[in-house]
Amino acid sequence: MSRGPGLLLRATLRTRRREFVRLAGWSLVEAVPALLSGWLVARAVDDGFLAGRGAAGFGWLGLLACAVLVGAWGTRQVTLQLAGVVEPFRDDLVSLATTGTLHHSARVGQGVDTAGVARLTEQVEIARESYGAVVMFVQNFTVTTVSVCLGLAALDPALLLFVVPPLLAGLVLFLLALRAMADRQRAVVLADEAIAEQVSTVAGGLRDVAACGAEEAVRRRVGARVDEAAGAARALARLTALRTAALGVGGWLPIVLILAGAPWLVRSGVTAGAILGALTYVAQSLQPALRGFVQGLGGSGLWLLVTLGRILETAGPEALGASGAAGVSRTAGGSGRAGAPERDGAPGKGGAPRTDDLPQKAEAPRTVGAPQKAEAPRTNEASAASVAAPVTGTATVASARVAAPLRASDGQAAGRADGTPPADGPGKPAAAAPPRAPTPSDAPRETHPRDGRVDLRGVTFGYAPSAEPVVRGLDLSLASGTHLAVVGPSGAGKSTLAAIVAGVLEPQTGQVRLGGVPVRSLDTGGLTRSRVLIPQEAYVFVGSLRENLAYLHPTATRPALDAAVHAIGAAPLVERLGGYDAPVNPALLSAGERQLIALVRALLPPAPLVLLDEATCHLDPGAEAVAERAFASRPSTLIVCAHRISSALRADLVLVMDGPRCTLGTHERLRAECALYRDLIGHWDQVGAEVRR
Ligand SMILES: Nc1ncnc2c1ncn2[C@@H]1O[C@H](COP(=O)(O)OP(=O)(O)OP(=O)(O)O)[C@@H](O)[C@H]1O
Repeated sequence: MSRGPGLLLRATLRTRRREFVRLAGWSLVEAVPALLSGWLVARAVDDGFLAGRGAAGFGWLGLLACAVLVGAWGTRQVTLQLAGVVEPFRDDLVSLATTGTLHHSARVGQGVDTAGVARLTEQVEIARESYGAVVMFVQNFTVTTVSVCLGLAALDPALLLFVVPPLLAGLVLFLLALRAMADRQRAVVLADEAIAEQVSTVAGGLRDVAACGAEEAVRRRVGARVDEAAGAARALARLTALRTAALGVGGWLPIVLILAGAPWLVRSGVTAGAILGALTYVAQSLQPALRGFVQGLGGSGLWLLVTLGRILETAGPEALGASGAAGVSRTAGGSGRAGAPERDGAPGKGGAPRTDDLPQKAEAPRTVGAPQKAEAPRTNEASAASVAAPVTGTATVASARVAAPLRASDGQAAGRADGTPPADGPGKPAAAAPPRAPTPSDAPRETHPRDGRVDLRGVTFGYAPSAEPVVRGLDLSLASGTHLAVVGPSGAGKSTLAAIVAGVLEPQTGQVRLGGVPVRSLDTGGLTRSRVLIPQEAYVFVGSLRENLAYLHPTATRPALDAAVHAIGAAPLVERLGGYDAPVNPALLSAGERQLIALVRALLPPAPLVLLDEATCHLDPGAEAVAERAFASRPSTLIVCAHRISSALRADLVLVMDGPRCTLGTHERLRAECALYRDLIGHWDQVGAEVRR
């Protein structure tokens, strides 16, 4: 637990001293029954009922009733005074949260994260309620304990021996457990936040989940978060046993001790009324106050600490340093959140990825701020290497290694070959944005594939355990920069394979590596920076054309946009729509136009792997060739689920899928040796001829 919440609370106590003194004053009134109850009961017993003077006994009890009425009035006043303490605290927190967010937005030069502010203000409300409860419980326990001790001393100081030691022991036990409980509570809060993030991401992308058949993968991912939350809650629950033990020692043990020690007390001259009074003090005042203290501090107190910690973390150091409105924040600024992780553009939740970092669509890699690694230099030897695997018409496993085709004439590739960044354009690494600090949930994950190399080892995938696998035992190695066409009859598994390689679907057995990194080990940010998957269905949203085109690369410059638009062949469309600032209505666009927009969008970020899953099917062959060449001219690995022979002809390698059987080779080799491939070519030729007619 950071020091921030403690400092903030201490600063609050200092700045609101007058309100606290007033509250303490009314607490004394509220504590009148606690102070007098045992003593009045002792008088009623000793001087009244046991002395044979029933009326006097009732008289003492009447006084006790009056004391209770006075206490009730005190409680009313305490509640009113509490608002004077809690509401300014809430205002300070709101100022702190909004100021921090505004300063952060101003510093990173992005719009204000209103969702982040809303999340913070929700946490402020939790902190406010918890704070009020903690103040109530603590002041009530303090005043009650002092009152009970005074009352016991008034009855007989010996009685203190039976009450104070177990009370202190219970308190020590509880305070020792409190720190561990705070850590567990924090884990519960973080786990809840992670579930909320995941669920909101999934809810926003349900269409894509269904389209990609990723239900099982999503179920597993969300299920893992739920399991984490359940584990954290169980760990917290185990510790609450200590809380109960503390209550038993501090609240019940004194009663047992007084009863057990009654003979000794009587021998020492303590009256029966005093013993009964002591029991009244403990049972009626001390025990409820201790229960409130233990349960309040162990519940609301933990929420307060954890929520304050989260507010301070997410509001950022700017909030502590700059919130002029927050009187407390200036004092608490010394806590310095300098080491707290900063998140891109908005205050997020520590340890959990921001929802808006996650891909909203299957094709959507967010590349903001993604530091891209320069590709390894390519050599002529590499380019001279050829397909190593023999074509095996019946083999269920295809395995081949191809070298990266050399694109020496390509300015971008040449730029990368010597390690320098290429010129501005589609292949340019993302403009340097502040790197995201590692978060706990990121820690064990690798986020930087070295390049666009793709390795599949023994990959088997079926949509259900009992279903026939769509892909079975597939081995495939593609050197970075390879252009692969995947062909096969409808339903052969091309889209499924693309989703597996993209890390959307998890194979039942085997592993997929991208740039040397298991694709499933990549966190969402790493995954979206590493590959672009464009499905057949192109998403275009209502907004400006620029917003649509730069959706995956919002910092793209105008020259980069122009270059991508020209490379894809979308310039006439941009002109027809009225330029980058023109509004776009998806309903008024043809399927081909929507695909052009999606293709430009995918070309802008410099992902090392691009998967086009029939993403050009609505373009005519000429436009498709232009678009595919735009991707092929980048150093990225390109995998195209082809639906035309021309696509396969342009590729370095072709993978023929025939159910779970796959065959890999060059176009020439497959035409010579693979009957299915020849059938496909024949089918494509026939379709092409019909279209031409
Ligand atoms: N979400 C899903 N749930 C269950 N089965 C699915 C799902 N998606 C695809 N399949 C099945 O998996 C097999 C492979 O489908 P896939 O879409 O990968 O083939 P494809 O080669 O891309 O087909 P097409 O060329 O028609 O797009 C098919 O039998 C299909 O019915």
